[in-house]
Amino acid sequence: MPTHKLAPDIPTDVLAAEQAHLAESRAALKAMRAHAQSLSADAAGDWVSQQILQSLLDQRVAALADHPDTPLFFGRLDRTLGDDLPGTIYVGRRHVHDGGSKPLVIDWRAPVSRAFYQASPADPMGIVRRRRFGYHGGELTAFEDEPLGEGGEIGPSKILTEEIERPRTGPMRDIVATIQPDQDEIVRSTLAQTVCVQGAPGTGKTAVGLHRAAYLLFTHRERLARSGVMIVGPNRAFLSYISSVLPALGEVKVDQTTVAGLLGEHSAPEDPLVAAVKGDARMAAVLERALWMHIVKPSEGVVFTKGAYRYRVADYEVREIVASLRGTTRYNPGRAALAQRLAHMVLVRMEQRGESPDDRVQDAVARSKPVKQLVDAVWPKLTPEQVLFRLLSDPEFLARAAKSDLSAEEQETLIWRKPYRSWKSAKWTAADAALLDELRDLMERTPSLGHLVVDEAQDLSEMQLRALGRRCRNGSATVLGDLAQGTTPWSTRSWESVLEHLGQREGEVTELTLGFRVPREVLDYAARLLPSIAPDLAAPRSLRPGAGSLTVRQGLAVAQAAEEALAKEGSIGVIVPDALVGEVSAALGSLPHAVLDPDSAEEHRLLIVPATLAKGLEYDHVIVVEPADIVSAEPRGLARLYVVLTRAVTSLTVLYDKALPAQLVA
Ligand SMILES: Nc1ncnc2c1ncn2[C@@H]1O[C@H](COP(=O)(O)OP(=O)(O)OP(=O)(O)O)[C@@H](O)[C@H]1O
Repeated sequence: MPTHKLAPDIPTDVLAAEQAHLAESRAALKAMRAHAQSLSADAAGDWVSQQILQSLLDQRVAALADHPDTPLFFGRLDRTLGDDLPGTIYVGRRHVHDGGSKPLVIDWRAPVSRAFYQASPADPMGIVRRRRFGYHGGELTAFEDEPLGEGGEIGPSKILTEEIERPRTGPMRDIVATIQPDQDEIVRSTLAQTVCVQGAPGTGKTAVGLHRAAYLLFTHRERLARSGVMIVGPNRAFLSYISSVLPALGEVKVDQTTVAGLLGEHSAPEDPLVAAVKGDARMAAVLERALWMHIVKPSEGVVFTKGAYRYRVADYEVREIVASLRGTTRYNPGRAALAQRLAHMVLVRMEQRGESPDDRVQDAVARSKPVKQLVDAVWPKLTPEQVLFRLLSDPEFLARAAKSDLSAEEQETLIWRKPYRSWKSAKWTAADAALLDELRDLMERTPSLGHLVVDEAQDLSEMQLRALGRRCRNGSATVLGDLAQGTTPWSTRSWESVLEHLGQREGEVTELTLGFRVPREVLDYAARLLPSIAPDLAAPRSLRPGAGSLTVRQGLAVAQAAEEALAKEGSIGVIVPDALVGEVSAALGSLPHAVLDPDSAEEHRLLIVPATLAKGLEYDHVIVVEPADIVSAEPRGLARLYVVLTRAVTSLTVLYDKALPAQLVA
């Protein structure tokens, strides 16, 4: 571990005063925690309330934990505003106050902390001086001042640059100390606002999405505790990589999942051409028709017998009820309503005969055999799987449901080549999962969350977007992605279209343009692919100069490249065509390594990463093996290569045997 030196120009008495404030804040946090621990849930009346209160208290205690390796505050603002707050405030990961409620540290998400991220000499926001702190472990070791009240320019921050340049190890970490002004704008946009962020690799989209979730939870705690916030990422490896960011920010109650986790883990293989038709939003109308086509025109009435009396609802009356319900309700509530309406008619007949039946009688009639039989015949009980099974196995049914929405050729594409025996034995694909979800929603309303963060959204099909849109239809979304990194058969070419299918047309599209991950030389190299994969996007810019960060070598000397990387600091990802994982693992021989496994907690400095799992991840040193095979493995192989080439924080080594793609040989 390199020793951390104090910059020579730091006045030690000022530093000592700041260290004392840190010590005082730590002691105050400890006291807050001890107080929370001393509270008892016994006061709550009943057992259930006690359990709820205890769980809240436990959460509070956990949130007040001091992490000795993370600074309690990372910034200080000297203010001229004459409000209730002290003239000097410290900005950190959570509020800390002394016994008398004087704030010692203010949460980075509080409105007053905004100036830490946004104030500039041009707009000082009432701040005369911004101080950034440097840390080593949990110890405060340096600071840097930016005078804001004097106009003029302020130079680049050394502490900020060092933080950004720090080698990566382990999972993703939070960026609260160094959020940039354009990122902060996105993080702090209002809950009602759906935001869609286009950004080149490493511009901080994922980081911004996670911080926005934390910000919204802080600002709308009660509301979002009820409705919920969810993060949707591309795969489990990615989720495991980002999993500690929100807990580090004190937010432990956010679900983090994949589209498959949300819609169903169906993964039968499928021809991309079929998947592309299934992913098209036109399928929504086809599914809707397919479902409602199951309703049969009533040809008989119903007779309910009670004692010596028979009560009759005529066939034309049943037809009227069905017609009035169709189109005004979802399928399952419609079924229930039909039974109730029939029962109500029977009730009216009973009353006409001088009886006085109550609601319980209506319920009993609705559940009676003749009514149930009629409902089952006219408005049959269905599962989404039954409907989709019929649609994909019966060409005539599909043609009627598709009308002119799908061409004859598209319909032929959809029909299973080898039909399954029944809906129970059918093997569903990832594309089917979105269709089943659409049907489920046509049957029963999907509950909406308060906010949804969707990462790598460029990869989602229109039908998947509709499925996610349902889950934030009464809320809002943060949509993150890069049009150049689209690798699925249905990857989008426009964010407006994504927002439309998500049902968030009012969403605002914005762009992040400055890269924090990939060194300039590497980014320029990868950007040679851009004219072929996303010609409308401007070439990305990088904050990191990284001269000498790129090596392109003929021959697949993976072990040698890995040994070179092991001699340096930081994590190493050997990104390989999926088919070469075994071969490369053998080539690494006795070098300790592992193949990326999202379910394993084991940490390895040297990881083999299948190319299709690399999305969203990053490593200090990346070794890419045989780009030609990465490209030829899939229809959007060039975009996959772009993703793979942009995972490096410090160095990229490209090893090839087969000719490199022409675009790279500039
Ligand atoms: N303001 C910042 N300060 C420090 N580090 C940052 C900042 N913004 C982003 N980073 C770091 O840059 C790296 C890339 O960020 P992130 O993964 O969020 O980018 P991305 O745009 O989602 O990339 P990709 O498109 O490749 O998935 C991460 O290590 C992140 O912590």
